[in-house]
Amino acid sequence: MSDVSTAEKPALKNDRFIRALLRQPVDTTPVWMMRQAGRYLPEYKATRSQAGDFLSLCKNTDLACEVTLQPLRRFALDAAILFSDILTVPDAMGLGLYFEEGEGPKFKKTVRTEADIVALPKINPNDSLQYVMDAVSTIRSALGGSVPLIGFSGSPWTLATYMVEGGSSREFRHTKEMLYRTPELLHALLEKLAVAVTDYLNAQILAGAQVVQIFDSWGGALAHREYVEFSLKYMTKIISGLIRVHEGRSVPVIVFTKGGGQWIPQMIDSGADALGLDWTTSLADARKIAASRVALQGNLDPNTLYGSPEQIRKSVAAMLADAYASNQERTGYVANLGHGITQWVDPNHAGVFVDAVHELSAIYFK
Ligand SMILES: Cc1c2[nH]c(c1CCC(=O)O)Cc1[nH]c(c(CCC(=O)O)c1C)Cc1[nH]c(c(CCC(=O)O)c1C)Cc1[nH]c(c(C)c1CCC(=O)O)C2
Repeated sequence: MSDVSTAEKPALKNDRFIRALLRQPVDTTPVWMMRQAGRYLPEYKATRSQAGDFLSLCKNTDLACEVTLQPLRRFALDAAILFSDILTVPDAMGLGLYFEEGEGPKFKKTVRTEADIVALPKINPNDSLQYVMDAVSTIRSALGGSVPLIGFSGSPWTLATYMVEGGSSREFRHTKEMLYRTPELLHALLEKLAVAVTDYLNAQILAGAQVVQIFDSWGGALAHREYVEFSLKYMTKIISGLIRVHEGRSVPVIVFTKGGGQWIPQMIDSGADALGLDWTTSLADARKIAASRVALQGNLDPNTLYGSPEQIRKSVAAMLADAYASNQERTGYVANLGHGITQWVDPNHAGVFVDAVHELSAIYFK
């Protein structure tokens, strides 16, 4: 295990992100961006070509650490996120992940039959995914306590869609076929994934991740009953098995179901500390529903960053007004985009977004 004793780890200098997730008092609104390390940064593209390709970059400890830190050098972000991918887990299960230029992720093998599911090995994260743990501990040391490090995983449902389809999908034809024709098979797959994700996230926490986020990127593709049965249930199970205190500090858990804004009451029952929301949900309405039971994270449309700096600032001001409209406690909120930043965003506009959050939220912290 790559657990390093607390004594070797410097105290956190900026903990407002963790404090907001735990609904403790903060001095200003914390902010980070999903996919903050990525192709919109020229320095990312340079490091990726040095590594060869995206997967080699994920597997190269020093270069994965380098790209994690790149956005933090440019912007006043309140958190770092491990540079990796959600599909490392099915890759470790032997499905053979590869990326075809411009086509997104693909697997050499798909998982569609009972035999396919039975054949999936139980993973040991400190074996086949040790490169991720090495990245976590290296990044954690490199951060030197400047900001917290977020670890992450895909949700069982989201991972299952990639494994069953063999890559990205719009229709989820094969996964939904399995769901409606042979639900017991899909449950068997989700069950295996829930165990793998629990072990994977716990290994990241032991290696130094201070917050974890579960990306349920395709939860919103499910019908409302099926969302609870095939996605939320397994995330709830994972959360109940996570290490919640490490190095003497709470390790908050964020659940991000893209397209899940209508399920806030159900998501609260998952035991997550915070819910990530996409831009289709009003933060003001979400706060009324969530009251003070859970923190919220989000939710600017990432495409807002195509607008002018003035337009970005206006959108941030409106988002903050929504976030704090019925929130007199002035905590329990983390600013973010509603999904990952795209490769076509001008990096300066990402900077405008980050600065606008800190600057324009000042009126709420007088
Ligand atoms: C669905 C999903 C994946 N990966 C991820 C999700 C869930 C989040 C979401 O909903 O967007 C999660 C992810 N992927 C990546 C991160 C890094 C951390 C961060 O900065 O947020 C995180 C948190 C890096 C990446 N993951 C990927 C890239 C781009 C690859 C490159 O550099 O060419 C990055 C920076 C590749 C990837 N990996 C995946 C896709 C669909 C793609 C995109 C393919 C494309 O756009 O061409 C699977």
